[in-house]
Amino acid sequence: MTILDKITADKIKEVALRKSLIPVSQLEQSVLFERATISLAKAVSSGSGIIAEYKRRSPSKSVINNSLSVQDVASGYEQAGVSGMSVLTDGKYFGGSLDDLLLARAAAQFPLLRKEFIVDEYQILEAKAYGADAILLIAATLSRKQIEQFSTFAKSLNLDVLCESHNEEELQKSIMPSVDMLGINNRNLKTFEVSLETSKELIKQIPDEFVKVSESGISSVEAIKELKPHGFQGFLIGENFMKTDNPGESAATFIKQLD
Ligand SMILES: O=P(O)(O)OC[C@@H](O)[C@@H](O)c1c[nH]c2ccccc12
Repeated sequence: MTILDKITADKIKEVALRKSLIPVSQLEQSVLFERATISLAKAVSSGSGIIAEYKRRSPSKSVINNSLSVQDVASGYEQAGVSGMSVLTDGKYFGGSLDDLLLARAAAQFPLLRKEFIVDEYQILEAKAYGADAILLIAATLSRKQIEQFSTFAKSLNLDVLCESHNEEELQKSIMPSVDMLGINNRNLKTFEVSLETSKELIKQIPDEFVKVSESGISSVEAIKELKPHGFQGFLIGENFMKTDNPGESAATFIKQLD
């Protein structure tokens, strides 16, 4: 059993309990449910392209940063000029929560991505109710049919969809009109190995109309300069900012060096 299988199995149990605790009708009554969302895909293609992540820990690195409030990080990232922020909401493996999403929403206006292992439409309703503008779908854990169902449902709630793949097969099953952004994860979620070559190879198979995002293991401005000519508009960066004492300031310095 890979770590991804384990996370998914845990997630299915977790979502069943969540559903029993908070009914859909209650999620739909959140004031945030009526909020006009902001397109992450548009922000990425018209701005710096940096999607900065709030990540306390991960299965590959254990603790990254446990001492920073999500509100401070969100406003720091916003001031730095990132295009959006990714908020990990998984508790068991990443130390996040839906409250982190809500607190980021309270602190900033820019687009927020709910970074989660989505296995059920219910989590997409949660994303909307807690202030997200976009959701992540991970092709490694979903069938083409599920990607279609979840992305169509997200679009009906005016949420953008980033669909992530790590190999050719995953990418091929993610290409459909209800997906806005195709992400290439440089980290193999099965082995944790990271290589930017994954992005450079797989982007060749992405049709023009999609916003293309390179994810994980981006630790320098040079990496962005290397990836851009291949056609990437978006860059998802977590650890490189989160391992510092001031992720907002780190993002600001990073973005200044881009042009
Ligand atoms: O911290 P990094 O190497 O910059 O990576 C960020 C992000 O890409 C990574 O956290 C991520 C990409 N896809 C995911 C899916 C689930 C959890 C986490 C992820």
